[in-house]
Amino acid sequence: MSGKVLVTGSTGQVGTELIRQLEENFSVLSPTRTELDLSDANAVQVYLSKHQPAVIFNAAAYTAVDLAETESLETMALNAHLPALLARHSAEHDVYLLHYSTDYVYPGTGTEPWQEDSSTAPLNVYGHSKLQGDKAVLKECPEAVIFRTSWVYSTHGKNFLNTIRRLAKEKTELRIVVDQIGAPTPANMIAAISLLALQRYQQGQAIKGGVYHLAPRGHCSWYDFAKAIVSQAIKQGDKLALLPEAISPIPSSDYPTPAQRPMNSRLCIDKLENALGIELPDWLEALAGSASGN
Ligand SMILES: NC(=O)C1=CN([C@@H]2O[C@H](COP(=O)(O)OP(=O)(O)OC[C@H]3O[C@@H](n4cnc5c(N)ncnc54)[C@H](OP(=O)(O)O)[C@@H]3O)[C@@H](O)[C@H]2O)C=CC1
Ligand SMILES: Cc1cn([C@H]2C[C@H](O)[C@@H](COP(=O)(O)OP(=O)(O)O[C@H]3O[C@@H](C)C(=O)[C@@H](O)[C@H]3O)O2)c(=O)[nH]c1=O
Ligand SMILES: [Mg+2]
Repeated sequence: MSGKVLVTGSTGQVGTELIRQLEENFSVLSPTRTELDLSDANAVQVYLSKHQPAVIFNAAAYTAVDLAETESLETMALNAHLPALLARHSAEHDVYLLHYSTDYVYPGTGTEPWQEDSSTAPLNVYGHSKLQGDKAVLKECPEAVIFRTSWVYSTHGKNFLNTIRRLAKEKTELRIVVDQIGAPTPANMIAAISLLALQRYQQGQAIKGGVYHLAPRGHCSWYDFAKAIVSQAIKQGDKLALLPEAISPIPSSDYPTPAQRPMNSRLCIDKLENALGIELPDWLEALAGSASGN
């Protein structure tokens, strides 16, 4: 492809993996925060006019869920206004736009997996801002693809996997919520699926614009995920202060946080698997694979 690919959020979990996987075959634009403040709409417009990307992967976001409760202006700028601006530009300039969203747009009721057309009802500011972003993207640019994912982790960056690995070296006991369920998704899997979608687009076989859930098969609680992370660290020979048996399951009510989290974050992934003709791995298989550096 002759055109350039813009990756926003280039230092983030998904951005880092996108760049790693794109670099070999594409000319990638990956501005950092000091090069381009994405909360500055004017600066973003100028950047787009100057560099004219043919593809945009919008992996930038305000992802500090608890801080978002009090930093709503910055949260809205990144999660709602930026996607709207990128989508408007993409529609006007025939740019292929891939955007990322979250399980936190759903209300978390029940235990059944959410469908892409299930009713949304975010419980916190982060979720509200992301939903507003999704709606703006689809309104401004119906051909855009939104991957709605959950519980993203990577060996790089701030995430639950790295937090638990660190705590397991420092603490002899951990208390982890057991009543919030979902599927932990490796950032490298999100990047690989994004590249596949781009490839299909280039082949004239683009998947239809709209929302697609993107997560591994199956589900677990944060407590199950923490146990799996610790077991894996032990297998890899890490020296830990914590034994897997010293992780206790607790209800969310025993772990108060500024932002409320949804209890049920299960995402049905059939739409994406059918559209791309793929089968995604189970969450535990994905964890094993991502640790070996795939
Ligand atoms: N993390 C998760 O668990 C989940 C994430 N998602 C979604 O997936 C996408 C990717 O998330 P993830 O990779 O985890 O995000 P990260 O928090 O790892 O990365 C966010 C990126 O956005 C950049 N950024 C934030 N504000 C600005 C700004 N004002 N100017 C320039 N850059 C800025 C950050 O830069 P800097 O490094 O300088 O701060 C960083 O590169 C997002 O849309 C997110 O909502 C969906 C479900 C779960
Ligand atoms: C560190 C820790 C966390 N927890 C709980 C808090 C929370 O309910 C859960 C996960 O903690 P986190 O801080 O990683 O949660 P959080 O930052 O809310 O994770 C979310 O981030 C955003 C960006 C998303 O889009 C979501 O998909 C989701 O990944 O574990 C414990 O119960 N005990 C602990 O010791
Ligand atoms: Mg977090």
